[in-house]
Amino acid sequence: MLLDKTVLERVNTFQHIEYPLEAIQLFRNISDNNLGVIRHLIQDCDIVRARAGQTVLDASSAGSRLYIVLSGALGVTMLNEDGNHLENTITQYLPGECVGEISVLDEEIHSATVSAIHDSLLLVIESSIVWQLIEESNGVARNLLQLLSFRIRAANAQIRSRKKVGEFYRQLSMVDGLTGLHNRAWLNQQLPSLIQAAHGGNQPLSIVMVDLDHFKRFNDTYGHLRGDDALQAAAKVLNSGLRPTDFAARYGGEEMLVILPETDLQAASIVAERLCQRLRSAPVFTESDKPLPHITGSFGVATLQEGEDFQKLLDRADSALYFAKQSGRNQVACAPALNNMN
Ligand SMILES: Nc1nc2c(ncn2[C@@H]2O[C@H](COP(=O)(O)OP(=O)(O)OP(=O)(O)O)[C@@H](O)[C@H]2O)c(=O)[nH]1
Repeated sequence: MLLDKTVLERVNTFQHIEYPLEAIQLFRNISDNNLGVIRHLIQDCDIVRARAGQTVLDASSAGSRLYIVLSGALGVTMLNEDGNHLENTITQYLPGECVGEISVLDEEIHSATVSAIHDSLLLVIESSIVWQLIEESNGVARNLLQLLSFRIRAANAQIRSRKKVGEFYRQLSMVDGLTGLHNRAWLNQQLPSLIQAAHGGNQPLSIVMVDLDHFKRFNDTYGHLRGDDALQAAAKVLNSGLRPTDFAARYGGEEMLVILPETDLQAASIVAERLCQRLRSAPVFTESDKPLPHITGSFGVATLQEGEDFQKLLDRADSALYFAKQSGRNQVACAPALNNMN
């Protein structure tokens, strides 16, 4: 016979089973007198059996019962922020613990799906009885408050860790997988802000556009994988030759961009010359550590002009790079300041 995932089998009422009330979290540290009142209130409450995999509480359904695990274990599946998809969490409810209390108290829908991890016996307390328990026993009210505080802390911790994971993935999406440099998405987001900050603070800012020379030939001769090695070697040269306040990003296929805040044209051209020299002498290692021929790059430097935007600055660096290529590659060219241009 197929198991009905929603209907839990009723096996008894609480008065017919031997279960110590003190083993139930909600009824801990309560005087004997009061325990008698509690036992009386819940004596007719159902005991149901949830088979492994069976749903006990359905996310998005209204809740009017509290479930106390007497044996077995329940597991919770939280709703994602979009309210549609489910993701597994590791939260488990073990004997003595209860689920469903928040929806009983606020009469809102459940925010999670709870299912049986193993075959479980559960005590079902209808919401009207829960309220009577609260009225009759300060101890139950206190235990419930403690439980809610615990739930709030656990939920906050989960939100914090999700935020951290979210930030991790956000950062990851801003990094180029091959070179480890910032990627184009990062550049599109950050360069305009850096430019705005430079204009606002009346500070110089320079960029250096770098393009590897005859890279197609390198790929064609040694293969695309060796080309990737060469790109990684070039990225390492850029990264290791900069100040902590500078940035290097992969702009396109074999094109990279260096951003030098608080750096004028003269200082930027010195940085570019240094990078150009280091690149031409950097070894390109393959996995077998057999060195490949050195690669070279052409460098175009441009310094931010008054009122200039992100695109115009990039265009001028690109023109300087083109000039470096036309002049024989493996060298640096600087874009003249705008008032020096025709
Ligand atoms: N191995 C590898 N090659 C890439 C990657 N991205 C782009 N390339 C290659 O880079 C080469 C760029 O070639 P071109 O634009 O013709 O320029 P070039 O051969 O470097 O010549 P110049 O720039 O004029 O010196 C192409 O062959 C691309 O396939 C990459 O991620 N890995």
